[in-house]
Amino acid sequence: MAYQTVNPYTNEVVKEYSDATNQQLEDALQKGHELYQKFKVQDIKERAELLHQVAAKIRERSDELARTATIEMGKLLAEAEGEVELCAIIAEWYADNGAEMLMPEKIETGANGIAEVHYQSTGVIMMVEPWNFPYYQIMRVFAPNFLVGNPMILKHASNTPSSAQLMADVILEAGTPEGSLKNLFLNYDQVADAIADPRVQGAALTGSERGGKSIATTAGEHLKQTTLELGGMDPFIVLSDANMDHVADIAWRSRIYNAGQECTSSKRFIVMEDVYDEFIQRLKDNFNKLKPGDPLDPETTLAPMNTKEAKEELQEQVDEAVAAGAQVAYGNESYDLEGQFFMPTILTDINRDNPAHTTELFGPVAVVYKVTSEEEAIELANDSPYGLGGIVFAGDADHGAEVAAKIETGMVFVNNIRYSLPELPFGGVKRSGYGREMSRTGLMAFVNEKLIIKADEPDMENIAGGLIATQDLE
Ligand SMILES: O=CCCCC(=O)O
Repeated sequence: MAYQTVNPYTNEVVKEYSDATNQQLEDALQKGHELYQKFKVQDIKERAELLHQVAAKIRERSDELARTATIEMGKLLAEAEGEVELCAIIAEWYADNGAEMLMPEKIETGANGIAEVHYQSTGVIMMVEPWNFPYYQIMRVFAPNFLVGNPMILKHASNTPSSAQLMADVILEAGTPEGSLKNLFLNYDQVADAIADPRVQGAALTGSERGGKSIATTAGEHLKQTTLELGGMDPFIVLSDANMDHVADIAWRSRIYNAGQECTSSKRFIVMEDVYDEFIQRLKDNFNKLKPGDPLDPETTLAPMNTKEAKEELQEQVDEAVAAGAQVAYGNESYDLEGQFFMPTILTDINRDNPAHTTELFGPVAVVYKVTSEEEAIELANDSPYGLGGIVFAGDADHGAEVAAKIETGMVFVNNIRYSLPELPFGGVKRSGYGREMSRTGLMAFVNEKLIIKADEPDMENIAGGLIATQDLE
């Protein structure tokens, strides 16, 4: 069975799930398509009200949701609770603001008549989501698309089936019509079949570059729209005049949150030479205070990684980096613990031909660079195949924002930790993918922006130019 819940703290197999059949997929496609026909003519306010109910149901069942995610993929319980609450906030934000954003918009035009853009649903959307934020990743796509009127089929990661099913159940119990979000334990061939199906109009993926390529290739073949949220090697730039207390407080959090398994983790710290030694020392001190343990225990501050395979892969990457000349400033030792813990590690002296310079390290490993000028910091930040997020710490926030403007990523935070809220667009450039989730942009990802121009009668005199037959017939 491909889909399993294995607790990465105890290594116990908690639950196994049967793979979805092709018939189940067909039923979901048909149900979704029929629901789309209903959504098309339904008042959007009804779905906004249902999204409020989804938020309420998530809060009602928040303890169960949080514990399930922690047991299944290892994140600290407090982090799981935060993720669950963010899901409720996202559902509420679209419920409160989305209907207004989807109202028809008038366009000023010289055309004869009144021109409007109407925002309409397009059909079933295939959603492929990862294990690292097993609920929030669903909600980022579900809330806007449900409001728009696009039913969804979910394929979640093979190691977070319990979380996926629980969120789908909660959404259904909140009163949404069956088929609004159908979770299925699909394989990749079935996902490709779904994308190819004429009832499906788009695919949203958060995940690996490999997954992104595969989804985009299939979608391209069938001319379906996609959004891709892929990896990141986010830079964290520390300028000489930065407040080092703030830097020290944010740096460890930006790397260790979710056991470092976040596309927007700060993975490359780019530090001016005059504050470099202090930066390294304070990062070491903070890493040294982290306590590995049961992620359900509130005293634990370092969570296990999500699987044995993930931990082994990260260890291989660190070994390769060291073999290519990286210095270990801290960590890279084993804990005498059964769970999939990886000791927080600091790597320095990374040359540009070191694999760690261009490969995402998806776990608690910080790569730290020393630079001698702001220009070098910006050049290094941009010397990456990825372009997702970033952080700049500067004495002057306006100057920090000028630096931020020069960084080739989709999001940069100045003098702050990076965070996600429904009103803020989320997404990247380069190999981090394309499209945006959340915000108004996320709401519009899979809508038909339909132009309707109404006139009482044709008025050939008032068309100044354009692609029309102007000749008169005898
Ligand atoms: O791993 C990527 C998920 C995005 C988490 C975030 O919003 O920062």
